[in-house]
Amino acid sequence: MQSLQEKASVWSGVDRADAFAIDDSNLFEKLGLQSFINLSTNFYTRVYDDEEEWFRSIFSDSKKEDAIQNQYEFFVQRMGGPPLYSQRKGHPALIGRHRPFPVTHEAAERWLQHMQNALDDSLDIDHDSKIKMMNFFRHTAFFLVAGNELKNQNQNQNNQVACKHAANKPAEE
Ligand code: HEM
Repeated sequence: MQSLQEKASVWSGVDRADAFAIDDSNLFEKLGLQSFINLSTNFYTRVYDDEEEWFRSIFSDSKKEDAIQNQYEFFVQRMGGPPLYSQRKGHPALIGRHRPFPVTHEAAERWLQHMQNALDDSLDIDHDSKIKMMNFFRHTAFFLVAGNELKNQNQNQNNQVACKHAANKPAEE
C-alpha cells in the first residue's frame, strides 16, 4: 500500500528531496519574521475574500486573525525559526488538525493558487526561497489530501501520523 508521503509525491508532482529543500538553509534567518507575517496575511486575505463560497466556507469557523497567526507561527517554526506555534498550541499534527475540513484535491489546488498569488505579491521574499516554499506547500497540501482520503476510508482511525512536514528545525542551525 502506498504511504501518505508517497501519495503526496505522486499527486503533487514534487518529490521528497524538493519538498524538504526548505531544510537546506535557514529560511527564517534569511527572510525574517515580518516576511512570514506579510505572506500569511496576504494569503488569508485572499482566502476570506474568495468568490467561491464552497472554498471560503471551509474557513468559516475560524477568525481570520487567528488563522493568520496559526499559519505564520507554523511556517516560522518549520523553516528554522523559534517554535512559536508549538509553544502556544503543542504539536502541529497537521493531519489531525485538518480532520474537520474537506481537504480534497480541488481544495488543495485552490489553497495552492492563493498561496502562489500571495508569494507572487511578496517583494520581501527572493525567487529561490519562493520555489522552495511552494514545493513544500504543494507536497504538504497533497499529504493532507491523502490524510483526508484515509479519514474518509476509516472515520474512526486515529490520525497521529508522525512526519517531517511538522518537524521542528532548531533555530540555531
Ligand atoms: C490543502 C488545502 C488546505 C485546506 C483546505 C486547509 C484548511 C485549513 C483550515 C480550514 C484551517 C483552520 C484555520 C485556523 O483556524 O487556523 C487550517 C489550519 C491550518 N493549516 Fe491548513 N489547509 C490546507 C493546506 C495547508 C497546508 C499546505 C499547510 C502547511 C504547509 C497548512 C497548515 C495549517 C496550519 C499550521 C493550520 C493551523 C492549525 C491549528 O492551529 O488548528 N494547511 N487549514
